[in-house]
This record gives sequence, C-alpha cells and structure tokens, in this order.
Amino acid sequence: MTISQAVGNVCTASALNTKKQQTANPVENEVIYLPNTDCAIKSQAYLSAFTSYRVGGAAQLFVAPRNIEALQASLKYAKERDLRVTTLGAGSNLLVSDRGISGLVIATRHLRFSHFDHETGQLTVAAGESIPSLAWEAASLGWQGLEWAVGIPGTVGGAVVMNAGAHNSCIADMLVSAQVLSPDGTLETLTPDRLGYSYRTSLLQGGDRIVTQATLQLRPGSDPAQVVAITKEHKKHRLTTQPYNFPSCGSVFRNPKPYTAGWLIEQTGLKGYQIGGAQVAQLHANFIVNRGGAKASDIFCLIRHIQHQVQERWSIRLEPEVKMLGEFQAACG
Ligand SMILES: Cc1cc2nc3c(=O)[nH]c(=O)nc-3n(C[C@H](O)[C@H](O)[C@H](O)COP(=O)(O)OP(=O)(O)OC[C@H]3O[C@@H](n4cnc5c(N)ncnc54)[C@H](O)[C@@H]3O)c2cc1C
Ligand SMILES: NC(=O)C1=CN([C@@H]2O[C@H](COP(=O)(O)OP(=O)(O)OC[C@H]3O[C@@H](n4cnc5c(N)ncnc54)[C@H](OP(=O)(O)O)[C@@H]3O)[C@@H](O)[C@H]2O)C=CC1
Ligand SMILES: C=C(O[C@H]1[C@H](O)[C@@H](CO)O[C@H](OP(=O)(O)OP(=O)(O)OC[C@H]2O[C@@H](n3ccc(=O)[nH]c3=O)[C@H](O)[C@@H]2O)[C@@H]1NC(C)=O)C(=O)O
Repeated sequence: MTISQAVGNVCTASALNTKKQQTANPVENEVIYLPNTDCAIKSQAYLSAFTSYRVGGAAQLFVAPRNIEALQASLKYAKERDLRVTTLGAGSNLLVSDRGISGLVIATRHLRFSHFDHETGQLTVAAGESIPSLAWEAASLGWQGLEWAVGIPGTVGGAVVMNAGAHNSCIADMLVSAQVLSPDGTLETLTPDRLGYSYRTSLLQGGDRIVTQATLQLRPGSDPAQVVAITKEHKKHRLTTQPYNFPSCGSVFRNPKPYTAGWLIEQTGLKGYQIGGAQVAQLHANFIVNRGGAKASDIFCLIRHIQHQVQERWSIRLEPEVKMLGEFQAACG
C-alpha cells in the first residue's frame, strides 16, 4: 500500500477543487487551494502551534499535505512563485524566529501510513508518523529495535534527517532505506550509505530534499510483555533525568565528546539561569525550557550566553543540535 492509498481525501490530489484554482498567493488570513487538490494553503500561520517550544512567528505560507501528490503540488506551487521551502516534522528540534519564516512552510506530519511486514521484520512508515507511537506499537507486537525511541516526540522524517538517537542506538542503525522527494518533484529511494550518517548528523540536514517514507529493520518474535517492560524502563529513565514538564527541544547542544554538554553547562554554574521566559533546566542543564511566555529571542540569547560562558571556562565551542529557522538578532543585550 502507498501513502496515497492509505489516507483520506483531505488535502489530497483530486479534481474536486478545480473551481478554487488560483494563481496568486493568498493575502493575510485567506485560504486558497493548491491547483487540482483539496489541499489548503494558509497565509500567516503561527508556527508556535507547530513547535514543541511553543514559540515562533508566522509562516508566510503554510501547507500540510496528506499524500505524495499533494506534496509534489506544494513544491510545484513554490517553484512557480520562486518561494523558499522549509520543511517541518513535529517541530520538536526547532527554534523558529519570532519574526517567522518567509516562503512556503510544508508540514509533513499528515503524511501517514505504517506497515509492519511480519515476513521480513521491516517497518515501512510515512514521514509524518510519530516515532514514540511506533516504539510503543512495535513493543506491543514483541518487535525489538525501537525501545530507545520512546519519549522522542518527533516524526519519522525528522528522525531520519536528525539521526535521532538515545541509549546508544540511533535511526541510522536500523534504516534500510529512505524515500526522498527532490525540489523538481522526483522520488528516490536511498540507502543509509548515501546519507552520510554520524552522531545526530546526516546529509539531509540543511538540504532541499523532503523525506517522505522510511523502512526500518526490526526484530520480531520476542515476548511483547518483555519489550514493553524495556520500553517503559526507557520512558521512566527519561522522566527522571530530563524535564518533560515544560516545553523544550530536548538537548540544545550536541555532546562535545568526550564531554557531555549537560555536565559542562552545570559545571559552569548555569543551571537555573534565565533570560525572559527561557531557563536552563534544573533537572538537566542541556535542556532549555520555556517557563511560560518565552520568546524565541529569549531562547536564542540564552543559547549564545551558554556558548560564551562555556567557551570562556573550558575553551570548548558547544554546537547547537537544535535547528534555528528564520532570522535572529546578531547581538543579545
Ligand atoms: C522532550 C524532548 C526529548 C527529546 N529527546 C531526544 C532524544 O533522546 N534523542 C534525539 O535524537 N532527539 C531528541 N529530541 C529532539 C527531537 O525530538 C528529534 O531531533 C526529532 O528527531 C525531531 O523530529 P521532528 O519531526 O520534530 O523534526 P523537526 O524538529 O520538525 O525538524 C528537525 C529538522 O529536520 C527537518 N525535517 C523534518 N522533517 C523532515 C522531512 N520529512 N523531510 C526533510 N526534512 C525534514 C527540519 O527542516 C529540521 O531541519 C527531543 C525533543 C524533545 C522536545
Ligand atoms: N517537553 C516538551 O517540549 C514535549 C514533551 N512531550 C512529551 O514527550 C513524551 C513522549 O512520550 P511517549 O510515551 O514516548 O509518547 P506519547 O505519550 O506521546 O505517546 C505516543 C503514543 O504511544 C502510546 N503510549 C504511550 N504510553 C504507552 C504505554 N505505556 N503502552 C502502550 N502505548 C503507549 C500513546 O497512546 P495513548 O494516546 O493511548 O496514550 C500514544 O499513541 C510525552 O510525555 C509528551 O508529553 C511532547 C512534546 C513536547
Ligand atoms: C535528549 C536528547 O538526546 C539525549 C538522550 O536522550 C540521552 C539518553 O540516551 O543521551 C544524551 O543526553 P546526555 O548525554 O545528556 O545523557 P545523560 O545520561 O542525561 O547525561 C550524560 C552525563 O552528563 C551528566 N549531566 C547531565 C545533565 C546535567 O545537568 N549535569 C550533568 O552532569 C550526567 O550525570 C551524565 O554523567 C542525548 N543527548 C545528546 C546531546 O546526545 C536529544 O538529542 O535531544
């Protein structure tokens, strides 16, 4: 089954809306439809609703396709109007500027479909599927391999791009192939050796290809109760070591091996340090939490402050894991 067979007819390619075809960009608060689809493009859509930090200004234009054809139509729409395209998954590793993002923002989380192949032990999933939901589903089937992914509130697409990982496992370890869509509308299936994987890195980062689907190799045949128990242990460990009670993006910085960012930041005396509504978490110093009312600029300036302090104290440059989208001020006060 393909993604287009698996989804309903909302925001899909169809001939239903030919009367709604328009060529202009929508003006503020207007909704128009992609030609030959019932897929709406919205203007000035606030991205704070689409990021785990709950911050971020508006997308100039926003679309959430539900199948490949509607995704291809979105890219065509952008190309014809010379609009820059930005792709979002679940927005759980993003800091979107308060000034928003120009061009067309494509949210992939409505690309949904999953198939557990009991013969091969392979899980084929659309980019918008939730990684933690799949981890629980695999566990309840007695399939091993995704226990580590519980508690990572992202999509399959975001995990493939970020090489999401935890507990010494990561997506690259189990990726059989990823299907990607190029700006010219062509689909290609790539094996991991073509994706330049290393720790929290892939060649897909910062590029213009959109992940549409992935196939993961898992290990069926275990006692579901045992796999669920291990998954629960991972979740419990997270809840005791990471702050889940306030919005965040997970780890802000990559670990500068052999050190860990959390240790360096704590030793620099920054736990609890706050700028506006953004605070270095007390429970884990590599998390910046939104304590309420934070602006993206507060989080951005706290990131810069941490980098500066850690550099001064340890001569180590912390590299952000979080992806910053849009424009940020050059200097913080
Ligand atoms: C509480 C919490 C805990 C976390 N724990 C972990 C952890 O243990 N390990 C870990 O690795 N991460 C963790 N994260 C970070 C985050 O969940 C992961 O990086 C996740 O993989 C991001 O997925 P996403 O769908 O939210 O991607 P987004 O944040 O939406 O996007 C991330 C990047 O991928 C791009 N992108 C997203 N989808 C696509 C697509 N379909 N095609 C092309 N590009 C795309 C975006 O443009 C952006 O550059 C955590 C975050 C939170 C909030
Ligand atoms: N701090 C932050 O910025 C953010 C934190 N989060 C947090 O991330 C966490 C992700 O947790 P995680 O458990 O991985 O995913 P979720 O709690 O999001 O659950 C994902 C799916 O897995 C199912 N599920 C959850 N627990 C179990 C279980 N014990 N057995 C079987 N199925 C289960 C859920 O089913 P059902 O719906 O039936 O419960 C749901 O369909 C959540 O606590 C969420 O609040 C998310 C976004 C941002
Ligand atoms: C949350 C993320 O991924 C997480 C992932 O969930 C966990 C679990 O596997 O391991 C990494 O965290 P981490 O290296 O901070 O793991 P932890 O086990 O919490 O801490 C490592 C070490 O740092 C120390 N530590 C941590 C936090 C802190 O405030 N102070 C401190 O001293 C701990 O005591 C421990 O000795 C990933 N982070 C990175 C940047 O690699 C993410 O990428 O967003």
